[in-house]
Amino acid sequence: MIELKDVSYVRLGTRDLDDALSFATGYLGLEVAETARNAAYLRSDDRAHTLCYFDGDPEDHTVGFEVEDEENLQLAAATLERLGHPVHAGTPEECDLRKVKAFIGFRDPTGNHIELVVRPERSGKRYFATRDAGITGFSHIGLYTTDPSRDERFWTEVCNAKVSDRIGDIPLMRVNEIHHTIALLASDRAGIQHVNHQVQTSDDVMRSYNFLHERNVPIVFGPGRHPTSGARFLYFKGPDGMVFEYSVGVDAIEDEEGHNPRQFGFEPSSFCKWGSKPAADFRR
Ligand SMILES: CC(C)C(=O)/C=C\C(C(=O)O)=C(\O)C(=O)O
Ligand SMILES: [Fe+2]
Repeated sequence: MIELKDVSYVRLGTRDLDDALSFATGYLGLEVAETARNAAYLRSDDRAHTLCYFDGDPEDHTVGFEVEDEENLQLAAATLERLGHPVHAGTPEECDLRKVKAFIGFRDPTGNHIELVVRPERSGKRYFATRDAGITGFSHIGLYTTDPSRDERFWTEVCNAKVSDRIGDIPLMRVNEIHHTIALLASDRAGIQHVNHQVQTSDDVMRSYNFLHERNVPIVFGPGRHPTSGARFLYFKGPDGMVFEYSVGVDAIEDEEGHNPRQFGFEPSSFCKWGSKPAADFRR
């Protein structure tokens, strides 16, 4: 069994790196850690980076997860190969770019690019963004799936994720005590559907709502409150149609053994208990 510790970063291709960078700093509220070789590395917390925009196909998305050590990474590689997922071992240059000790890359059953990383670097420098969105850190992703049941089995049976709740067939899965780190959303394609950053207070969510709305950034869901994790949220669109989420107040699952996933109906009130509804282009 592969043991995921946490989500580490996302890598998003873009044809307009300057535009992506100005959105990430001026609207989303991230800090530039470094720019290198047609890529920009951005911080949202004490990690060296949690988002990388690179010059490339806007459909090319990767999500990285941290595993304990190199021994676990080798075991993960063997497990994945045995199950028919070809594994790429990160070269020293690729590891340097990601600021990790080692990593492997593979595709999940839908075809999503996944990386498992060992020892992602932290920074002694405090995360300090030019726009104060109140971000406390990168926290979870929504991932497309072409078969929710099959992919739920992959993430739970191969990667040891646990289902915290389901909305219809959408599993919200945790890899640590946080309510969810991966949400699967049915689609006919692979890719990341949304990237979540936690913010400090509900005031930050509402301040950002006004800030983004006044600047014509498309708000695609919220402000609202998820009945599942209890989080207050706002979803909006960034470069290349990527959806970003701010949320605050995500539950922690403290009783790991005693927690049973709740089944919510696939209906608007399961997504927002304040009555907000997702825009038609919330999912691509
Ligand atoms: C759009 C997603 C699937 C959603 O609304 C589900 C719930 C939550 C939550 O409970 O916090 C999310 O943030 C999420 O899955 O992204
Ligand atoms: Fe989310």
